[in-house]
Amino acid sequence: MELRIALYQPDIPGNTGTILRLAACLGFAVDIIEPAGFDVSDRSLKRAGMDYLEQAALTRHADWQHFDEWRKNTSRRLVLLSTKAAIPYTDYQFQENDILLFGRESAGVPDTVQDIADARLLIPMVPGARSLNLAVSVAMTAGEALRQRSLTYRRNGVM
Ligand SMILES: C[S@@+](CC[C@H](N)C(=O)[O-])C[C@H]1O[C@@H](n2cnc3c(N)ncnc32)[C@H](O)[C@@H]1O
Repeated sequence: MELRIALYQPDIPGNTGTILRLAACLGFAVDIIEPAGFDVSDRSLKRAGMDYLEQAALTRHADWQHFDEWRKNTSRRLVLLSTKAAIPYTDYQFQENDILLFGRESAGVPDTVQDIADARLLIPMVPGARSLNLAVSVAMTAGEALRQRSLTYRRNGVM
């Protein structure tokens, strides 16, 4: 089981390329929930992802229903990162098989998706700030999940 990063209908190829590169380097699997706002052959996706695109463990899901069905069958928690959430992401205990779900750049996720998430987490910002860049919010959350995992491993004498 590995931690997964899921992108809900991403619309900026450069962000997705950056996230795929990050995921390949840090050992996260990535789920893209279609429809995306670009084609996987997009030049900016390739520029941002470079040769890491080939190494990325990427699964594309035809739509939200297919993704959610697959997720339920694997009994994974759905952890949504949202600017509307109240729980700081650093207060949450990530687990090995969590799916970290991020919304699309233009509109986040619909309320139906907000409602079914097992947890909704916020990266606190200064008053008045609207949101972070998608790839930046993925990097911050992935970093915290990895930090917690290495603490757990150390506590259990694994490393
Ligand atoms: C550019 S933001 C989307 C902005 C959109 N208008 C909204 O309010 O959801 C893209 C995604 O990055 C993540 N994100 C950005 N800033 C965040 C924050 N401060 N806390 C939690 N998630 C954040 C969320 O998953 C969000 O859906």
